[in-house]
Amino acid sequence: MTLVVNHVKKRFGKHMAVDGITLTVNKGEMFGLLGANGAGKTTTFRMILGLLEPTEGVITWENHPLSYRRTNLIGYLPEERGLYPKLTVKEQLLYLMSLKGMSKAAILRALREWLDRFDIRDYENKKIEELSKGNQQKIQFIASVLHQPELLILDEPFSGLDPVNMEMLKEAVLDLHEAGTTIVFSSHQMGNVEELCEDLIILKKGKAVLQGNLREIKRSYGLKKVIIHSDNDLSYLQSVPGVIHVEKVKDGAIVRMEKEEVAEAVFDAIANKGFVRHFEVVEPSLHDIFVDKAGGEDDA
Ligand SMILES: Nc1ncnc2c1ncn2[C@@H]1O[C@H](COP(=O)(O)OP(=O)(O)OP(=O)(O)O)[C@@H](O)[C@H]1O
Repeated sequence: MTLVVNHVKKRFGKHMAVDGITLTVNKGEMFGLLGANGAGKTTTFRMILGLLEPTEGVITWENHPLSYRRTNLIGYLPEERGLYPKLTVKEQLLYLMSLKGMSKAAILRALREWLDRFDIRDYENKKIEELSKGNQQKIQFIASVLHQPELLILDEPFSGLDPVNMEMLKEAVLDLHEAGTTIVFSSHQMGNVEELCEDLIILKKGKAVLQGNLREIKRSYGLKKVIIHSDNDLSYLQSVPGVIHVEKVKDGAIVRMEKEEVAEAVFDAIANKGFVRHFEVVEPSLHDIFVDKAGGEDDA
């Protein structure tokens, strides 16, 4: 069972929101769809779900198009949260899950398990509007997974959560992954993406600027960094050939280089210029890669 997005475009008037992306997500995979604000992530999700028709290209799940008729296979946590404020948690979930074909008894059993897991058992009969934003988000998450979908689409699932709730949700996502759910998610928090996803795509203005296996991307990415801890002013390292940028930080500097070999020249340059407590060549973080590939003032 594979999700295939094949040369897909979406045009709104003159604006090409998604401009020819191709990706494959295999069964059981955890896939990250990344990009700056307005890059086309939500539009892509809506096309995958069959809520929007692609202008060009084809999207399939197990070789069939996804549509509302097959919606019980899909769980969706939308970016614009869509719960009815006046309904209680129980009423809301009974309504949404009955649309997916679940019996009342099965819904209540699964709902209580999830509420227990998220430490909000007492909220079953509270109105959505009475819940804090974070707890509303937990309910929205439950609404996307209660029916045990094969394909789970999570649009910014971690936004607005405190660290404890974020960990709770992350663990739930990891458990669903272990149970074999295919998960596609977007996040602006690169740390979460690094922890969770295996493959990813970075969109910029609707186009893929980077895609593939996260570990391979990090290993092969040209951008390397040296972290130096020293009390000396290290700004002179900017003049070493191959150095892109020297960022002054609390304990010293972070030097970004074109390639790993430049580290030797950086090391030579600081030798005999005073005491250095720490010198370490590190792989770029996903944050560094994202800023390098998806950054730029015209992305907003
Ligand atoms: N229904 C619509 N009509 C017209 N333009 C739209 C519509 N939906 C999205 N767009 C435009 O398409 C582009 C992509 O939007 P989209 O919501 O997919 O971005 P995103 O990557 O999800 O952004 P964010 O991180 O801010 O949620 C934006 O320029 C947006 O203004």
